[in-house]
Amino acid sequence: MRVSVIGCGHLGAPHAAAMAELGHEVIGVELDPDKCRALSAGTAPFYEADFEELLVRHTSSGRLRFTTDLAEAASFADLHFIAVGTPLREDGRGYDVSQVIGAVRSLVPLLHRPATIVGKSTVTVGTVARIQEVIDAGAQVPGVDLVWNPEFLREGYAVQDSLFPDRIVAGLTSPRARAAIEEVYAQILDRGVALILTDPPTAEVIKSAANAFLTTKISFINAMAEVCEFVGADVNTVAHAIGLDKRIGPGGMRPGIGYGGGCLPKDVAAFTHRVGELGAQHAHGLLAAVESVNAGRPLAAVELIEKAHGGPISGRVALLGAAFKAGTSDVRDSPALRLAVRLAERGAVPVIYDPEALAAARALHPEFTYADTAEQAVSGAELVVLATEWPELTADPKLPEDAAGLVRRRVLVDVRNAVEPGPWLAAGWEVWQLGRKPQRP
Ligand SMILES: NC(=O)c1ccc[n+]([C@@H]2O[C@H](COP(=O)([O-])OP(=O)(O)OC[C@H]3O[C@@H](n4cnc5c(N)ncnc54)[C@H](O)[C@@H]3O)[C@@H](O)[C@H]2O)c1
Ligand SMILES: O=c1ccn([C@@H]2O[C@H](COP(=O)(O)OP(=O)(O)O[C@H]3O[C@H](CO)[C@@H](O)[C@H](O)[C@H]3O)[C@@H](O)[C@H]2O)c(=O)[nH]1
Repeated sequence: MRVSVIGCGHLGAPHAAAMAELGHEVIGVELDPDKCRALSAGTAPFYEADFEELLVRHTSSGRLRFTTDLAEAASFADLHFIAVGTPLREDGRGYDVSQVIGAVRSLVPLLHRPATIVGKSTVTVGTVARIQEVIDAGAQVPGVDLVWNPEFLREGYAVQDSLFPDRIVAGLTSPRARAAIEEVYAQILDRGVALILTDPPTAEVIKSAANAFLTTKISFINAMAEVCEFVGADVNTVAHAIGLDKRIGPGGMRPGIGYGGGCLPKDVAAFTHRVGELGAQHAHGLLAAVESVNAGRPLAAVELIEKAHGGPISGRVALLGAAFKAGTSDVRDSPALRLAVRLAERGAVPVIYDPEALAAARALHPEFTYADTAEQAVSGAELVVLATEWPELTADPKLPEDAAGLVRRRVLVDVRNAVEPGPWLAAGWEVWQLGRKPQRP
């Protein structure tokens, strides 16, 4: 099939490469000329496992190309994925959907034959009806269909999740749109992956509900971490034990500093606002509690750090990690950087290292000090904070020994509960984690 992907960011670019991998001829449309140039040259504008390999393969084969020109995509493709951003509005009252509405409004008059518009951006319930109105008002030809096909990929696994999704959801209203979705995802569906065909409002709610549930699980275990601190219990053991119950499951329940990133915080905030608008009081109360627990996590982390130090810190604090989670260079709404801001407000001097996200962190927070290696970051530090759970930091067998001789005091505060304390204790470190008793060598 000939497909376009409009908006080639963290979702759209890997999706475009995955569509090429599935055998389609793909054109990516990206407004940002620098990003478009990089993608055309086979260079990933951000770190994402397996993505650059796919990008190089398919830009070289000619099956994947990028343009800033929407008209070129409109005349080339029969199916158009919309993958532009839906940031939170400045006032926090729901999404700013202007990129989505704008992209569809520009695309529709350029279509001169029947086509399918497939929305992948995350929106709250009611938005697809607005987009349908834009199509109805602007279409020059009959047969321009709309499908809402929310995306569930995780950053760090974008390629894997695009090629091997758990399910595909399509909110649509016509047999022709259904045929287009079945054709574009044929290779995936042939493997038996579930296709949930439904109406557009249900597709919208499925996406919001999925992210709401993921955050509920995270906030739930973080609330249990708080309980564990009061009674001297161990939250990692609690998470492991309850996760063995098949009804609960172990996934997505790592305690720590809370959820961040370009999706979960804004998606839950927008959904909370929307359910409030709709008057769904119980849903509103539930989601507000999830957000409230998350908002409290950076302070819980600061309190743990100050407890471990014996009071506020005025010197250097090594912050290992800046990305919002391991496996990505994305620092949007990063809990690690939120923590850096809090520590700096209280007089500490954060010195930040991250294996992939240094450039993005520097661009967002030029006021902080950055280090090129973990060893450089810990040199002369009063205390070391593990702020992002990169395996190269949590499981580097040499780091505890190497860092031991460089710090002022051997105190590690792991706000992701990701470190196995053994090697650190053996190298003479105290290890502090949220919802766990401190461990001393
Ligand atoms: N990042 C994820 O893992 C993920 C996963 C699932 C869903 N989503 C959703 O997907 C959407 C995109 O998220 P993202 O993280 O990729 O955002 P992003 O900001 O990384 O990418 C959006 C891109 O769209 C481009 N753009 C905006 N308007 C355009 C237009 N009219 N034509 C062409 N390009 C245009 C921007 O320049 C930008 O590069 C959001 O709604 C998000 O909630 C993201
Ligand atoms: O047990 C966990 C799991 C995650 N997190 C944190 O939660 C945030 C989000 O993590 P994750 O869900 O892995 O990352 P995203 O790439 O943001 O993906 C989420 O957001 C996407 C955009 O909507 C969805 O498509 C995905 O299904 C959904 O997992 C990060 O800060 C993680 O550190 C935890 O604290 N504990």
